[in-house]
This record gives sequence, structure tokens and C-alpha cells, in this order.
Amino acid sequence: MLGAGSWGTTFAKVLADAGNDVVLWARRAEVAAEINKTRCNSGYLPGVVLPEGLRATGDAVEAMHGASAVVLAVPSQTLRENLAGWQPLLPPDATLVSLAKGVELSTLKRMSEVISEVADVPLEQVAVVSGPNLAKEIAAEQPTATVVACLDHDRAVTLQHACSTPYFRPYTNTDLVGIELAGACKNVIALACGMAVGLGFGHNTMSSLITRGLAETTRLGVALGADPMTFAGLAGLGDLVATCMSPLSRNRTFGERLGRGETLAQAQEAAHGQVSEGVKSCSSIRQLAARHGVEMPITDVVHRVCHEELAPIPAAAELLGRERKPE
Ligand SMILES: NC(=O)C1=CN([C@@H]2O[C@H](COP(=O)(O)OP(=O)(O)OC[C@H]3O[C@@H](n4cnc5c(N)ncnc54)[C@H](O)[C@@H]3O)[C@@H](O)[C@H]2O)C=CC1
Ligand SMILES: O=C(CO)COP(=O)(O)O
Repeated sequence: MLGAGSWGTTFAKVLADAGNDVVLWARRAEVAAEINKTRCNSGYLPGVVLPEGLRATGDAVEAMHGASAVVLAVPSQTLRENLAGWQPLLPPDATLVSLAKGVELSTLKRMSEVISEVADVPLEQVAVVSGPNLAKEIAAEQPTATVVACLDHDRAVTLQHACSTPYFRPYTNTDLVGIELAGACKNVIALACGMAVGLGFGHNTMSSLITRGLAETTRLGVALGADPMTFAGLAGLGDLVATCMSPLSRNRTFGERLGRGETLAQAQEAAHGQVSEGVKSCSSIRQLAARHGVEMPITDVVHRVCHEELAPIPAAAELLGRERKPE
């Protein structure tokens, strides 16, 4: 496991609980030392006791030595740079697993595309784990389902078995495009829902944003060759509902702060270095949509609130004032 933030540490626990021998690489040596000494990653998962089958290290060589799967748990926008450094260390046939939910700003590529390109492996060797997976709830072993997506179904099944525990139930899927776009887009819709909460709006507003957010995400997915049914599944509607409704979501919390009138810088400072992927992905997804002639009005206003000083109240008015049309 490369990355010892909230989700990397939690998914490492899932893999260890499923019976695997897991080595977790942390960027900061003191985080690795704390995990090995106290079985705790207090900065990201206070109070969670990590299992014995999990060992941490600050040495990427040690982390990847002999691995049958290498799981990438760093933010989307740094993944290319991180992986370029790790590329010479990757075991040749290891499944490369992406946990990140974003679209790269400079290239508009999905994470599996970045991984395949930088690691120089076929896309069939890359898998994605995505679903309604708020790290803190899974770390507390609350029942959760997810999706393991890979173009190579057999590889997906192997990974599915490797991460099945009594509290974590993975399904397989081969629609990599749909699963990844769903995961990236829901962060942007969660920012919009957070803004709605910050403005004092209730569940009708949230529900309207979730449903129309799903509609625009599905439109983009279909334009890029995804199966529309994917968006009704765990990584689509499932993750969208979890992220938009939960105060645990960093994206929703970030949006809530913007809705209350904080600036982007203030919201960023309050996040204490934890990543809210939607803040950057709103721009890359908006560009991807424009490239394919797809309308994504919610994503468009989220981008303008985050990066072009559109205020949340006129943003809401703009969405409501759009041309009337059939559903
Ligand atoms: N936290 C959650 O509940 C879930 C998060 N995800 C996704 O997983 C990915 C990782 O998220 P988290 O672990 O939650 O984020 P986080 O912000 O908690 O941790 C990110 C990790 O990456 C490291 N990192 C940050 N910048 C780096 C850089 N330049 N080079 C190397 N390492 C760097 C940090 O030290 C930290 O270990 C994101 O794409 C997120 O959307 C997916 C499902 C659930
Ligand atoms: O992806 C997630 C839940 O599935 C986590 O969402 P946040 O990054 O908004 O916390």
C-alpha cells in the first residue's frame, strides 16, 4: 500500500483483516514508526487499532518487494509524479490498484490511464476500487460494499477475494471507464451539496442535486463509452449518496464552508492537508465534458465557485434559472 492517509491506511487494514501480508508505505517516517510502535495512525484515524498483519515502512523498496498487488493511495494530482519515482520498483506482474477518485488536470486522463502509461503496463493489469467507502466507517468495521473494477475479469476476482472481510463486500465490474468517472464526478456533486448545506438548504435541494448530478455524470460516462447501468450501482449512485449526505465527506465539508461564505484558501486551511479531490477535478471534468460536447451544469458552477469567484447564491440561482426541459 503506497500512501498512509485515511483511505490508504483503512484499505490496508481491510487487506490485512482479509488475511494478506500488507506493507504500508508512509511518506513521513514518523507515521510509519508510530504505526509499527502503537498500531495507530493517529493523524488520520484516531482511535483505530490496526491489525498485526499490517507493517508500515518509509522505504518504498521494502514496501513493494515481492508484492502481488501494489495499491496506490495518493491524491490524483500527484499520482503521476509519485508513480514515476516508484516505476523501477514495481514487481513485473503485480496488479496495480488505484484508490484515487479524480481526473488529472494536465491531461484529463483517468487514474487507470495515468497508471498504465507511467508504469508502462497494459490497462488489463490495472484495477480500481471504488464505492460508498467513507474511510472512518470502514475503519470502524461498519458493513460496506464496494466495486473492484478491472478489464481483466480474472484479475478483478483475485482482488475481490483478497479484500473480502466480514464487514467489507466487494463486487466485480469490467466497466473501468464508468467506475472511475463515477468516483471522480461524485466528489464535485458533493461539493455542490455541501454548498447547499452551507446555505441552509435541506433534503429536497440535496436530493435534486444528487439526482441531476447523477444525470450529468451518466451523460459524460456514456459519451466516453461507459455502461449507463454502472451509474446506478455502488460506485455510481451508491458513492454519490454516501458522499453527498455524510458530514464525514471531505468534499461535502469543503463545499459547506464555501456555502457559508469562506474563501477557497480558508476552506483549504481547515482541511488540514487532507485531500478534497473535487476542488481540482471540477476543472478537469468540466474540460473533459467540453471536449466531448457534454453539458454538465452543476460541475460548471462548482468550478466557477471554486476558481472564478462565482458566489454560491448566484450559482444556485443560475442552476434553477436554466432553460426548462423534459427530465
Ligand atoms: N478517505 C476516504 O474516505 C476515501 C478516499 N478515497 C480516495 O483515495 C485517495 C486518497 O485519499 P485519502 O487517503 O483519503 O487522502 P488523505 O489526504 O487522507 O491522504 C493522502 C495520502 O497521500 C499522501 N500524499 C499527499 N501528497 C503526496 C505527494 N505529493 N506525494 C506522496 N504522497 C502524498 C499523504 O501523505 C497521505 O498519506 C483520494 O483520491 C480519495 O478521493 C477513496 C475512497 C474513500
Ligand atoms: O470517496 C469517498 C467515499 O466513498 C470519500 O469522500 P471524501 O473524499 O469527500 O471524504
